[in-house]
Amino acid sequence: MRRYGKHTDEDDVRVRPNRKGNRPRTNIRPKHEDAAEGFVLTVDRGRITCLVEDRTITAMKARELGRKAVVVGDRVAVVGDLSGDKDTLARIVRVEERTSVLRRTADDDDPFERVVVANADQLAIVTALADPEPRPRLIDRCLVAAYDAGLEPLLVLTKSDLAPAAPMLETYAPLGLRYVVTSREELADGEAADRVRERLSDRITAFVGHSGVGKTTLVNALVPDRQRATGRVNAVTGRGRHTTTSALALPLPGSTSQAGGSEGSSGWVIDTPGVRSFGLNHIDPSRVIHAFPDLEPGTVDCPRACSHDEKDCALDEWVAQGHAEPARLFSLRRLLATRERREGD
Ligand SMILES: Nc1nc2c(ncn2[C@@H]2O[C@H](COP(=O)(O)OP(=O)(O)OP(=O)(O)O)[C@@H](O)[C@H]2O)c(=O)[nH]1
Ligand SMILES: [Zn+2]
Repeated sequence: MRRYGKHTDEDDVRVRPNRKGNRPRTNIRPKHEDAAEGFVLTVDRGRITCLVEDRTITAMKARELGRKAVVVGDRVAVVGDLSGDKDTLARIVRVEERTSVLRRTADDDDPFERVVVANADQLAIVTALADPEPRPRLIDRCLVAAYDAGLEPLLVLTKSDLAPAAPMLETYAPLGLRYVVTSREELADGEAADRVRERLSDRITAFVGHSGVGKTTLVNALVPDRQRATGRVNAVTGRGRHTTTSALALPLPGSTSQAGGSEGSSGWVIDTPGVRSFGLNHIDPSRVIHAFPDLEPGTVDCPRACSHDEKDCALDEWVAQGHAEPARLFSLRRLLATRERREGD
């Protein structure tokens, strides 16, 4: 079988355009019952860094896993040398069933969508209110990907010192999205991190956002010892800094202001430098409408198999009657079109 060499850090599972459900199946049967449990922090050219108890270890895929990829967020069974000592290498013998998968889109030289983050339960969509300008099309793509994967979206609007958040919040209000707004000042005094952190506790949150929106600034504020966390990873991978395009899982420091100053991680931030865009090809168009609860009831009067972008679509009337904002219908239609890639995605 052909391998798709460049992307060995990602999932080799082939995704068929939606049959039923979208979870890649695993054929791997439980064995190695005595293996330790690991949590994958990052993957770098086949070297998998995982957390086993409180140790960061390096592992490789066992042969028996075949083409099954191991990705950030995976829960795995690990055997071999689990000391985490320098130059030791453990083996991953099993990937536990994933509760969710985020895929990146296929691209020209790689026709398959691949899993980039497993087991996240929240998708933080980081968008600047200005500089760079918000990109609603991108936000909508992220929303669809989140809903489809079963992740709860969290809209993080940064740079409110440069532009007001109200217009964006108004636009997305019909979706009932959870959101946080941050500014430069609030970043400096810790308010921004506190507010975002509240939404992250006890969850695995994948952070996405295009270049310049302030994602790195925010993640650094959330995980002040990121240096230490990545330092530990680097000590294991032997690289100077985190250079891979793989996502990176960072432990969220436990809240010290609440719950009696509990220590330790109370959630994970998954930074995703490499996720350029989400794969939406596998999404059934009829499921896209679920991301628009303000519009969905209006589709009952649509013709059969309505594309929601045709003359007889009932949604125009629905909007004309004032049940939803025209911007949302526009957005939905744009969304349905986002399954076909366009320049700038
Ligand atoms: N005015 C203002 N600037 C901000 C804010 N947050 C971040 N920035 C600035 O925005 C620029 C981009 O921030 P980054 O954190 O590097 O953005 P990023 O999304 O990680 O972008 P890449 O590193 O390119 O992926 C930096 O100059 C930050 O100082 C904010 O709340 N307000
Ligand atoms: Zn319709």
